[in-house]
Amino acid sequence: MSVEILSSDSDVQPKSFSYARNVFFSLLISSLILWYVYWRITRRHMLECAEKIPGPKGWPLIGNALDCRGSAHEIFKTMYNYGEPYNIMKIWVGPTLVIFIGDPRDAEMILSSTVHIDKSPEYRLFEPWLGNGLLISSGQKWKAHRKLIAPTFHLNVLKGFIELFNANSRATVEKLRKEEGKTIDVHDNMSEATVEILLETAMGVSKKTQDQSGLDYALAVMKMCDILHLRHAKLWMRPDWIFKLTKYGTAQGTLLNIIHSLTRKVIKSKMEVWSRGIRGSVAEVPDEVRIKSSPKKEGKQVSSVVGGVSFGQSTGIKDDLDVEDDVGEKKRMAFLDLLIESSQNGVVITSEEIREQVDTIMFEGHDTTAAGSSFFLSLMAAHPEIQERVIQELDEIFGNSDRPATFADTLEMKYLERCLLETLRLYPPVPVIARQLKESVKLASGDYILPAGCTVVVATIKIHRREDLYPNPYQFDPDNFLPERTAKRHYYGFIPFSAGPRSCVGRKYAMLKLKILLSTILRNFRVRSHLTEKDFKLQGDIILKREEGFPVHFETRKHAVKA
Ligand code: HEM
Repeated sequence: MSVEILSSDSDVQPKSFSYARNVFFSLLISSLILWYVYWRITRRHMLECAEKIPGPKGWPLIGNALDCRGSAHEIFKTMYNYGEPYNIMKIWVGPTLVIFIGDPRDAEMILSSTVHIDKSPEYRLFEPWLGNGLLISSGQKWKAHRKLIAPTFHLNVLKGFIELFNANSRATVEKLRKEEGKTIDVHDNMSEATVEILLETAMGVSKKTQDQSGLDYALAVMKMCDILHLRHAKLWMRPDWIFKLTKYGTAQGTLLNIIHSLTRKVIKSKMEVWSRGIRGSVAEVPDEVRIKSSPKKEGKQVSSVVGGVSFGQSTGIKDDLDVEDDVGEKKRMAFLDLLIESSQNGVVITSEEIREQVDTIMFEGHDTTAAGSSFFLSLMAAHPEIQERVIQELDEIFGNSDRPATFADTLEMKYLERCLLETLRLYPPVPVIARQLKESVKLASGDYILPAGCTVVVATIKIHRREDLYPNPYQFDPDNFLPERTAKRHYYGFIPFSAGPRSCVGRKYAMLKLKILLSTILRNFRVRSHLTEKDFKLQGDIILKREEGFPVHFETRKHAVKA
């Protein structure tokens, strides 16, 4: 009996279930069609503008979302190859129109504007990590914090960091010496060094007060970038509620704990010394790196506004870092000192905002320079004849002396500087910059309109490889940065640090630190690798990297400088 009842129930249930399912799917499909029709009608202008712009064919609703398949290197290669024949290219990522521009005249229109200043919605994914820090904030908040933070990276503040740049560069040399002869991924060493330098300079705390190494933090950041890149590439991972259900959502929670615990410790430690009346960095400066001439005297020899290209800016462009010192050396404070002082003076910045800015500077300040220095060293290894010229220049500046590098020395490193700029041209650590357009823009390069509401991507890596700007654009040629060549180029033909009101605030810091770090390494070693540039497999997981890492080995040139 019971069997009969059960069997008659199971006959009825599937029928009603399949009816309900059919109704559900019919409703879903009709709603999607209605939504699609509504979307096309309300986006008519956007669709008309997009129609004129070349780009790979996509599917209805999902657009080109399926093209972002495979490894980070494969995704980078697909996008790079799509864009190769065009100066402008569009793709659809679901309902979002993304337009890549690769002409310096168009880049100027976007980057120099004070209107097209808002970051694209893709930056939203950084929020759990960086909050509303300088990199992603907009409007009044961004303006006020930019005004506060930019002067803390003025050259007169940076000159005060030179001894610590030297001390940390020597510590890196000592670590590399232990690895001599072995093939290592030098990106790990550069990440550790750049994190520790940031802690001791901009943050003003000793790296020794941290119970985790700079490398643990840097590795957590690298994994975080992988997750963010995955969410950018895979459309279905964008909604937070889906993402949180995946293993990546759980991993992000663990990584954020590691990352935020370092920043919280940094702020706590800085507040403690601040309350004891101590200002400036508490990091130890060993006697060997003390610079005899006073920074004041050096400041007098060289203007505080040192010509654009030496500090990563195209000749002819200026930003809020290129100001003469209007407040006097004494009053300029390093980054975290100034934020704490401002918070204690009242309303300018809250504790949460300090945390967001510290997270932003810790990320932007280390990962970019770790990539830049790793590419530089790999390129030196791939071009031994160029490396010899850099070494010759360093020998002319320093002779046999183990003395630390001074600010004036960094201005003498003309050839090393050209190699560094050429590295940032061919392998810009931030390969693209994205903005959301609130108003439509008619481009300078051709009869194209970027419609309001689209995401515009300034493809720095594409601009840097244009034949009309750089003859033999794929060849590593430091002479691309000879003064006579840079003077002839479009201002926006070299923008590794972006340009305009939202340019990189760490541009001068990065150039000065990299010159001291890289010159210290090449005063001690020759760098070698079995790989050539053709073997580089690029991937753009937020910051440009190589899929295979940065394998090199070091050969000692002379005995160690005392660390
Ligand atoms: C080789 C090294 C570096 C490169 C290539 C680089 C590149 C860039 C680029 C292209 C931007 C604009 C990003 C965008 O609009 O999406 C940017 C912004 C920024 N960078 Fe850098 N950067 C470097 C080093 C640094 C350093 C050392 C710091 C801090 C110590 C720093 C702090 C920042 C900040 C805070 C922003 C946001 C500025 C704003 O929106 O107002 N960067 N950087």
